[in-house]
Amino acid sequence: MGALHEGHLSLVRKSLSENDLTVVSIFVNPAQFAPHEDLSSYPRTLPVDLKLLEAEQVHPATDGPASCEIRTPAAVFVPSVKEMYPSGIVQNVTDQKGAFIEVKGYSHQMEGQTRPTFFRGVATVVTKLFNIIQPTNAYFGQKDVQQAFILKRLATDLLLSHPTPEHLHIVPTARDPTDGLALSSRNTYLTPDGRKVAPTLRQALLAAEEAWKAGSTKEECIAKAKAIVESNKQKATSEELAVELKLDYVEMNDVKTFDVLEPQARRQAEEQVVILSGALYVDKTRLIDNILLGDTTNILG
Ligand SMILES: Nc1ncnc2c1ncn2[C@@H]1O[C@H](COP(=O)(O)OP(=O)(O)OP(=O)(O)O)[C@@H](O)[C@H]1O
Ligand SMILES: CC(C)(CO)[C@@H](O)C(=O)[O-]
Ligand code: BAL
Repeated sequence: MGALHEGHLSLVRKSLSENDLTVVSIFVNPAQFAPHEDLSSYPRTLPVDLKLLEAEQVHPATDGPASCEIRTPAAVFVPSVKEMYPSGIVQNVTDQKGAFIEVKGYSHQMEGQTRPTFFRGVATVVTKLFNIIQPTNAYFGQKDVQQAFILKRLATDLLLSHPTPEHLHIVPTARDPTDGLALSSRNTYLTPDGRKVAPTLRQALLAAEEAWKAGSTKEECIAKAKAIVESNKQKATSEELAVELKLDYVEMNDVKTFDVLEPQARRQAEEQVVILSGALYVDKTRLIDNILLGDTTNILG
């Protein structure tokens, strides 16, 4: 959606290193924003984005003469709303007419609780992007982990060939090296005080991960995470930071079904993969993050 940062650029670099031609799409998709969400204020920085993409150069690791080749993005696809929605688009789902894509059973948990129509908008626009570009490979960030798994399921169920589900790749979350905050275009909404406490969600998830690895129940892991949020809230008050922290959710879900783990569930084996994820409001900015617990070797693709 643009307002590019190192997270986006890590996807671009991975694509450049693995493909002859890389197309980057930049489109702020109205259909995935609820009427009360931040469509109008979402950062749009196209001239800077284009400069950042122009500067991306990857030398693919090959043995032959092609090793001299330098790859840069071949094209940036910046469609208008009219091009992507030729029959028009209204944000209120009940007023929409026409073709939309839903990935049923996977769009109401985690992010879907607070954003019930979000994944319908994402699945619809990504299907259109896949139809237009017909990519062999596609790259999405783990920061939006539910989205990435839903898109894999979409590719499976709609028998997509470009990309096939195996060619839809999930790239690790790029973070601020100083405090681990997941990079996000929405970080630009944060005030200086808000930025100081924004890593709260990361810290909370790390505490839950540690407890899970130590054999705690899900209930205990979630309690650990919530305690970090509470303590940071109090710290913010005592340090007189003018910032309000509000946890939207923190949850642990099965990676295959997205079912919420039972309160007494415990780590069974390294092969058991669990999505530990959450969302935190820092003032009005809603930040998300996640950790995949267990062995993800066969999961990310
Ligand atoms: N920190 C990150 N690390 C890796 N990939 C990322 C990161 N942030 C975003 N992406 C990925 O980049 C792609 C484009 O995402 P998008 O334009 O919505 O950016 P964003 O920074 O996540 O924005 P927002 O703050 O609105 O969620 C998605 O596949 C997303 O998962
Ligand atoms: C997948 C996506 C491009 C659909 O607009 C968006 O949700 C994003 O950038 O994560
Ligand atoms: N990367 C997710 C896009 C959104 O929050 O709308």
